Amino acid sequence: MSAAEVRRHDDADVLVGDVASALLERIEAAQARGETPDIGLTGGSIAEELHRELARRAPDSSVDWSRVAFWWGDERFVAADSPDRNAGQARESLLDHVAVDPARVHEVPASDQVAAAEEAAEAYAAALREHGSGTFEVLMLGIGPDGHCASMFPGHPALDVRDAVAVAVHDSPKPPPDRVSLTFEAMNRSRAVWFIASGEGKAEAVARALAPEGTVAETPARGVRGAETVWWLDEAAASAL
Ligand SMILES: O=C1O[C@H](COP(=O)(O)O)[C@@H](O)[C@H](O)[C@H]1O
Repeated sequence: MSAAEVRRHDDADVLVGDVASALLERIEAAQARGETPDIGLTGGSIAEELHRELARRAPDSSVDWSRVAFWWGDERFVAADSPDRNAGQARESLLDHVAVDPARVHEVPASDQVAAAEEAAEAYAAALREHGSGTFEVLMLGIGPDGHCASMFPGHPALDVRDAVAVAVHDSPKPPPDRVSLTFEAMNRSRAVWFIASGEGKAEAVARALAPEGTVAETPARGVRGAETVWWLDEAAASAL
């Protein structure tokens, strides 16, 4: 595992463009090796911009979208048609615009499909065990102003869950309160973890995540490391480094 790398960009547009290029290249390279890469998507504001950029560039790329497996680092436990679903956002902005194989789009079950977030977490973990390659080629994550990533919130019991792939999260400080998150163990099984952050509101959390001292309990993003870890930042998000 190497030290985290920081890539700074002038603004959000340049940031999104660079992440989109890098992701497309990474998927193309994996497919050229004969793999069907597991890609972990994130929710949040900058992710939506990224998804739109990927959809815009898709026709000019040589990615075979039917040979990409899509997963999520976390999901809000709400109804399938809720605008709060990370999967719904990704479908609208990307997945509905490229020729994915529906069998390779692995959504976390919604609150009108299973009885409880625990059941959704178990089903999602089972799907990852059965259909995943064991390693995310790229797992993309946002970071909240409080330092949360996926649905791992500061001081929350989910941070301590071991020997599990996914965990139910209740009483999330950010609405909606019920969620499902990959555990640190599952997230850390990644060739590349890419944190993507834009805006001054993220600056302090980014600085805490990258500081030499600090705890995962205070800043959960500190707990995620891939074989390669990259922080993709715009200048505003990098301003407290
Ligand atoms: O609730 C969530 O928040 C984080 C960060 O979102 P942002 O809008 O502050 O960038 C996101 O990464 C996560 O997937 C989502 O469920």
